[in-house]
Amino acid sequence: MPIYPQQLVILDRDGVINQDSDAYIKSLDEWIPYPDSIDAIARLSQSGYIVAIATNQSGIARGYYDEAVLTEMHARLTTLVETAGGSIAHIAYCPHGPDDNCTCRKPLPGLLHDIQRVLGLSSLSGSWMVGDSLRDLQAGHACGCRLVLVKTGKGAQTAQKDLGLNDALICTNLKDFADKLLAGRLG
Ligand SMILES: O=P(O)(O)OC[C@@H](O)[C@H]1O[C@@H](OP(=O)(O)O)[C@@H](O)[C@@H](O)[C@@H]1O
Ligand SMILES: [Mg+2]
Ligand SMILES: [Zn+2]
Repeated sequence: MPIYPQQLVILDRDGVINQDSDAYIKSLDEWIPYPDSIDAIARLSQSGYIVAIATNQSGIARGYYDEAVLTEMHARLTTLVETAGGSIAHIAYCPHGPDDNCTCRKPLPGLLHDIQRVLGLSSLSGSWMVGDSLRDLQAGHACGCRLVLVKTGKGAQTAQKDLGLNDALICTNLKDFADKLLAGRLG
């Protein structure tokens, strides 16, 4: 079954799906999903949307945790979503630090291109990118995504800035985004 770009919802992780911390999310115990985020992802999946995740994880390069711990977090996330009746199509992460000159650290679009490749899409134009930081929106903008800033995590601070991306929609949280999208209120 072909996937259309408009069906794809790309989510930032920390500050959108789960609580964020300026001290990084360094262990499975620190990975705490927001109360309604798992259900929001499941409802999007059940309604025919394809959900993927694009997350910077510089804590790995900084030595705060390793890829095994990250895999545990993502196994927990996937299990919770599947138990709620949904699915996550792909989790793309950047393990690099700011000085590693990689091509995948947001605001660069490398993680989104990875998702595009894995899902066999020719374009991400019209896909949704939901984040709490400007760099999430910048990565989405580079791919022609429709941009949504949620006010959880760093989102309230981000909303105070001049985003320079005047087409970004603002939602209270991931639940609010899912509610509005599924109600046909986001166009
Ligand atoms: O929001 P996503 O992309 O899912 O993940 C963000 C995290 O990897 C961490 O990203 C760091 O930014 P630096 O990588 O140090 O610039 C800081 O903002 C941390 O507070 C945050 O937990
Ligand atoms: Mg974030
Ligand atoms: Zn990278």
